[in-house]
Amino acid sequence: MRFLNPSHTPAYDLTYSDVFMVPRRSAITSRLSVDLTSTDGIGTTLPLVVANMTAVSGRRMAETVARRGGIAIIPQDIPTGVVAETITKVKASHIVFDTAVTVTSDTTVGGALALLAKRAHGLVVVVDRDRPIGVVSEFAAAGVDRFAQVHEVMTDDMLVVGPTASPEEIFDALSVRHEETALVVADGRLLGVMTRRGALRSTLYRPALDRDGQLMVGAAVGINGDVAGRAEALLAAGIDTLVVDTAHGHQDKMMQALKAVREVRDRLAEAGGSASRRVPIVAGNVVAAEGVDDLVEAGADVVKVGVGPGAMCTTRMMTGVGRPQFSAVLECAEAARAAGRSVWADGGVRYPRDVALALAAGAGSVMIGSWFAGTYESTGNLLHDHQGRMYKESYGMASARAVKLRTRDSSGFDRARAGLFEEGISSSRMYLDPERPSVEDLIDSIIAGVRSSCTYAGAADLEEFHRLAVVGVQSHSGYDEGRPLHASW
Ligand SMILES: NC(=O)C1=CN([C@@H]2O[C@H](COP(=O)(O)OP(=O)(O)OC[C@H]3O[C@@H](n4cnc5c(N)ncnc54)[C@H](OP(=O)(O)O)[C@@H]3O)[C@@H](O)[C@H]2O)C=CC1
Ligand SMILES: Nc1nc2c(ncn2[C@@H]2O[C@H](COP(=O)(O)O)[C@@H](O)[C@H]2O)c(=O)[nH]1
Repeated sequence: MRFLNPSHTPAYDLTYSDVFMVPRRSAITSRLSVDLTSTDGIGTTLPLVVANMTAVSGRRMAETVARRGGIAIIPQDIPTGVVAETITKVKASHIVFDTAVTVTSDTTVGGALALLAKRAHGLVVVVDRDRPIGVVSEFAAAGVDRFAQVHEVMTDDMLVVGPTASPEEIFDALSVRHEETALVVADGRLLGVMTRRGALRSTLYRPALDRDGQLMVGAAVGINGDVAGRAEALLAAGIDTLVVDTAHGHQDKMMQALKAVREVRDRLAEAGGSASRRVPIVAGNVVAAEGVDDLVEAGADVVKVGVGPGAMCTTRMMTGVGRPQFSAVLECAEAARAAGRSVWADGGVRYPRDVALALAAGAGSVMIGSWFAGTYESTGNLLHDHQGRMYKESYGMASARAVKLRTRDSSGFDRARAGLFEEGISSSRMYLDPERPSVEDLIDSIIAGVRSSCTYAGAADLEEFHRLAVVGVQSHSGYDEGRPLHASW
């Protein structure tokens, strides 16, 4: 990446909003021909990571995002046994078809409707053991008593396809029926569901797969407690990436934790067996080259970059500490590259352009939390405000609420005292965009933007994108000029 006017580049650090990219002559003829495989060595086919935040990243998020090529990180606050169960379920998920929401025929209509919002495909499948016997949609249940049972409202007139049906066949068959979702059935057993849009997506994305051909998923450890023990359990459970995560990653305790984790990873890899893969270790957060150098020295394969840009973050206001994210990513990516490693740009992403700019600055992948909190697939329950708008509750991992959960085994006094050191928001509403309520809708829009950015830069892949990108610095009004107007002025 180079700056458009190096002699005019300001002495101060830059946020994503401070910069823009200039189009260059390009030989790329289609946005579809751009390869978005991440350059971080993790093995994902898209450069997107779901942040290890409890209100964001769980099983549904993990399998949905991996099916499209990214990876989700299960947070450090989730008990190890629960993480292991989550990993087993993600690995058991179909790599192409979405997991169906299922109920039995005696479930109440209210119970079925409550489950509808868990996934984006708009159907609950009624099963007798594994055999689908009908479907219920919100439309079919409209006006029906919530205490009625689903067999009273379900229909068995649904499109059923076999597992070998092509996405195009499924799309066409659904279009003819004016329906959105097909059931995929093999030997009478429900394998999953595919929507019209899912059929399109399965031709645009490649799933992120481990060496056994199963969906990838990562998990995090903090730097306190039995770090090596948790790392060993997570590796044994089959995670594909291990994230060692703390607010201030450039500290001695992090170096000790990282060394301990690396020893466990290497010991298991050498011992063979199910945990024999040398799983990449990600560590952070830092914002300067010295931090990258020390984390790489202590064993990090990827360094996580970002102090204070996150939407749930109060660190900069509480402490004055942090660094504008574009400059942090640029400097850290250069240092990591010099050491043969990579960085994840963590936090502060609000638009597809921010993802593109992080990749242009040299990030291997971009980590997103709060933006994905407002989707069907995030962990929280779907709520409605007094105007009927859908939202999910989210909170920061350094908020008093998160600290209270994380220190659940400590004394009441210690918990209360730890809660005084909050650096995050304890409760926020992340509204679902009615036009894009699913994480897959958001990924579509991010990836459309990033593909297009690459072609404007003349880049066929992300390595080239970083090499070719030309970045300028803009004023507030420069940024403002680029914002669309949804109503006349
Ligand atoms: N990217 C960002 O800007 C930030 C991210 N976070 C996220 O919040 C989550 C919780 O992080 P964290 O607060 O580290 O977890 P913990 O509350 O578990 O703290 C971990 C340990 O680090 C110590 N600690 C906390 N902050 C600092 C600091 N600034 N300097 C030195 N030691 C410190 C704590 O000790 P003691 O409490 O005794 O000081 C504790 O022993 C993580 O997911 C993290 O990524 C948090 C803040 C900033
Ligand atoms: N200072 C804090 N940072 C936090 C907290 N919770 C999470 N985070 C960081 O934000 C990113 C995600 O950023 P987003 O803009 O996409 O939401 C996450 O990965 C953490 O590094 C917090 O409580 N305080």
